[in-house]
Amino acid sequence: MAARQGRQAANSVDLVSESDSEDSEDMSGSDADEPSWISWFCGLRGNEFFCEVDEDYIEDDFNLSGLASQVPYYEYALDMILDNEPPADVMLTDQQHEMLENAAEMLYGLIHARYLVTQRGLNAMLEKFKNCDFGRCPRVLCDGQPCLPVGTSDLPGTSTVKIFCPKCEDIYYPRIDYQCSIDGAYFGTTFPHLMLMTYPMYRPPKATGKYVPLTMQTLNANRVRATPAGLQARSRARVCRVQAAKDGKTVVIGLAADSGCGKSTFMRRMTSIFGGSAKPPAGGNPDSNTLISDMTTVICLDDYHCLDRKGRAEKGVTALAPEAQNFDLMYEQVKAMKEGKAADKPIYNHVTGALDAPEKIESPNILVIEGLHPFYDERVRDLLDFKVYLDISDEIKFAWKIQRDMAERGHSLDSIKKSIEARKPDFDAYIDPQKKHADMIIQVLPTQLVPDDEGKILRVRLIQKEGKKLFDPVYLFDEGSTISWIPCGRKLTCSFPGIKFYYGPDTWYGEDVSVLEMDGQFDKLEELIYVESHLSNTSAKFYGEITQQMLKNSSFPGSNNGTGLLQTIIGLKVREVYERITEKEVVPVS
Ligand SMILES: Nc1ncnc2c1ncn2[C@@H]1O[C@H](COP(=O)(O)OP(=O)(O)OP(=O)(O)O)[C@@H](O)[C@H]1O
Ligand SMILES: O=C(CO)[C@H](O)[C@H](O)COP(=O)(O)O
Repeated sequence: MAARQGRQAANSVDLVSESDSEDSEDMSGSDADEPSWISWFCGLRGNEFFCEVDEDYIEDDFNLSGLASQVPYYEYALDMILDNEPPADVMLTDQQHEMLENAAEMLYGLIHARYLVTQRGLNAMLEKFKNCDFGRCPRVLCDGQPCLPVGTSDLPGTSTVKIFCPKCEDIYYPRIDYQCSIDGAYFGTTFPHLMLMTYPMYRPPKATGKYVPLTMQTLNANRVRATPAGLQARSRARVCRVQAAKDGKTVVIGLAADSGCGKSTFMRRMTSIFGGSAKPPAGGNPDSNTLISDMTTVICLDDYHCLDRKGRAEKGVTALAPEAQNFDLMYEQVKAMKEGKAADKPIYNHVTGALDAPEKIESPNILVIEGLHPFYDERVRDLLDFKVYLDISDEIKFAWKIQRDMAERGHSLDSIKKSIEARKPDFDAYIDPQKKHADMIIQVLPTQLVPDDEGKILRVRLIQKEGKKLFDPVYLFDEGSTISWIPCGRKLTCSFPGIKFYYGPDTWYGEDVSVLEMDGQFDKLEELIYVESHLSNTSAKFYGEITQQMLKNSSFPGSNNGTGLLQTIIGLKVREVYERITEKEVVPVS
């Protein structure tokens, strides 16, 4: 306000002294250093929501049609906004000047509302949005989503400006008092919606989380009775939300896939969502297959081979055959860890092909069992809270195996082919059928965009079971619809043969599923934010979390195609499953 009075005083002096040529000259000297009226006005405290309207827009009469009848002293107000000298014979009192100033503010506001919905106006407001100049959503579950100003009426003098949150799609009073008295008509009722339609990449996924009062939550779940003991338990539950250490339920995740199908890569993406690095048990067997991080312990089910390499050769069975696994021990130990107990788990040594002395595994917050048979034995399957299957087509499996086993393990092409062929009957009999039990399946197929014998371009599908309590399936644009989407090449750069998304309902072994598919690959990882902005129910905790995770793990295989994207989404689903079961909140890591 001080600045405004300062300028008002300067203008008054200017007008009153217009007959005094000396003073006039002095003032014109100081005018040169003064900001324009528009800059001055937009720089006032409380006027942070306004952008600077281009003078040439205001100078075009067409843009101002109809405003003359709405604003008093219209011509003078317009001159004031454009810093035009008033006619020489005009003398205004302070009171008149004040009225003129108010008229100029009103006129500017009404022009501003029109300017905002032009391309230049939208660009100017986008910059302010990116700067969070309009404040953030006060709703906790919106995670500080930047807001946009909106009016609830286009008629001046009806209501003050509000802020619109694109995530929860609700409106709020601005946080700063000065901003609460600005007329909402100066921003209009359609501006934020037009802006988000024009720049869809800034449209965050809709808020899906709903705050549930803890008492109702526990009563509804019928877990805690309304007794003094129950109340104590509830207050303990509240404390749990901020504790990281293991003190409650262990959530068990199963990941099934054939060897060389990207389990390790998937694990690294998933554990990175929970933070910390995953390492083998400290001071233990250097050939351990276990990986432990702050929140997760990943055990490899190869450790439950009851026949070692020699034993399998003697019996003439592959490592995929059920008789080569100790399912009783697998069940007992997974059950024990789920119940919070430690287990002395055997180690299958891939270097020697023999079973080594067991290692002690403490019960973690999240236990992941990965390998060939996590859903094969019904008892083990029933212990799993979330089941993921990596379904890699033969062509792609072959391409990946050749790449790894030839380059990293020194195998010949012929031996790789023989090994794949030898495993195929048992894979088809025992491993592949498990995929019907999975909650989410990542299918990796050759592209349909162009012929590609080398399996370089992937068509990756995320098949998600519908109607599960512990997670909500991710969707593109509109849940339940069938959508084929080729993203705008300016917003998602990709070389030939481009990129195509699909989303729609389907069935999987008789159960309802929805499928999200990405065929092709993109060139610039950071542009994935554009795709992210079109996905909903991703379980991300803030807008951009998927892109951030992908950038963080950009060196992992599949970072430029659907495998990386969809694996990252499953990682977020694992976090959601964990939070829903334990009622603890996992703080996102960057
Ligand atoms: N998304 C991907 N895109 C391209 N190549 C991949 C992808 N995922 C994995 N690969 C290739 O497959 C190889 C095996 O991946 P990874 O080690 O993650 O599989 P795995 O299932 O853990 O294997 P194993 O069980 O044999 O240890 C990698 O070295 C890489 O060459
Ligand atoms: O399928 C496998 C792992 O998923 C392995 O082939 C199995 O564990 C046997 O290991 P190795 O070949 O080192 O004896």
